[in-house]
Amino acid sequence: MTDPISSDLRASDLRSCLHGLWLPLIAPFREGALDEASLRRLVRHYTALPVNGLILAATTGEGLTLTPKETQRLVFAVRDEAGARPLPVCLGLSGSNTAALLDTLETTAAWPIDGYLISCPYYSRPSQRGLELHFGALADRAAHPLALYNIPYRTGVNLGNEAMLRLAMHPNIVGLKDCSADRNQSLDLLRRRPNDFSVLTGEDAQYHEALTDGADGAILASAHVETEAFARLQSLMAAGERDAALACWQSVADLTRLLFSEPSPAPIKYWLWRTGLIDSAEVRLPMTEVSAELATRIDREIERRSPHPSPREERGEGEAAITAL
Ligand SMILES: O=C(O)C1=N[C@H](C(=O)O)C[C@H](O)C1
Repeated sequence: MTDPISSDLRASDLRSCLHGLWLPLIAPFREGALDEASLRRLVRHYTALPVNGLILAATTGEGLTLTPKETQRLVFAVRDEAGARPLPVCLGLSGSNTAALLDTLETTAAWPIDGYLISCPYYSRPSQRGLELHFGALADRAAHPLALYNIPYRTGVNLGNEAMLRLAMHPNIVGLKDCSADRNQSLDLLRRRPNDFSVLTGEDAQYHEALTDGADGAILASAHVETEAFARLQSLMAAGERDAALACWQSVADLTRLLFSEPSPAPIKYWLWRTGLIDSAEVRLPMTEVSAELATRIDREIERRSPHPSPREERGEGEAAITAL
C-alpha cells in the first residue's frame, strides 16, 4: 500500500499534542466488513469539530475484532481523509504477549501514525515488575511514542504509580490514559508526574472531576455526540469560568451514562446511525447491538437534543432504516 501522507504530518510530536479532547473513533461495519464510506464521513465530520486527536482501533474502535489488514486500511483511510486538517492519530494496541506486540510495532513502524495507545496486558495479571519490563521493552523498540492505558477493570491488573512514574521517565513514553477508577491514585499521579508527561482521563462520567483535579484532557467515547460541548468544557475550565464549566458539564453528563448503559460502542453506534453519520449500527461479536429498550431511550434523547430532521430523515430514510435494524 502506498503512503499518501507527507513526512511533515508523521513528524508531529505526540508529547506536545497529547492534551485536550481526543476521540477514540468507532470502526463502522456494514454487512460484516469495514465500512470505508461511513468511516470517511466520520472523519470529515470530526475533523471539522474541536477535536485534538484521534485514537484508532482502541476499545471504542473494536480493535480486538479487526484483522491486521483491516487495521491498516482503517489507519490509511483516516489519514487520507483527514488530509486538510492533519489531526494527530494514535493506534490502539493491546495484548498479553510482549514478543507479539514487539512484532506489531515492527509491522506498523512505517504507518502514518503519531503514536500508540497501549493497554496493560490482560488476563495473565503480571507483577508490577513484569508491567514495567513489558512497557519498557515496547518503548525501547517503538518507532513512535507511546501513551499507556491503565484500565484495571478491563485488564485485571493495575499499573501502580511507582511503576508508572519510573516508566514516565522513558523518553518514548509520553502520557497515560487514566482509567484507574481510583481518584486517590489519579490525584497522586497528577501531583508527582514529570511536567512533560500528560495524563488524560478515559472515564467519561468522571470527565469534569478529572479536569478539576488537573488532568490534561480526556479520551472520551461519549464525545462522538455533542463533541463541541465536551470540548467547550475544557476551554471554560482553562479560562477559570467554573460556573459556566459546571453548566456545560451538566448539559452532557447524562449522555455519558446513557451511552455506557449497555456495552460500548453499541449505544454510540446506534446514535451515529440514527443521526445519519454511519450507514449501519453493526458491532462485531461478542459485542451485540443495543436492546430495543435502550434504542427507544436513545431515540428520545436524540429528539430532545435536536428536534430538527436528521440527514437520514431528510433523505426520507428514517422509518426504513429503523425497520432494518
Ligand atoms: O476507546 C477507548 O479507548 C475508550 N475506552 C474507555 C473504556 O475502555 O471503557 C472509555 C473511553 O470513553 C474510550
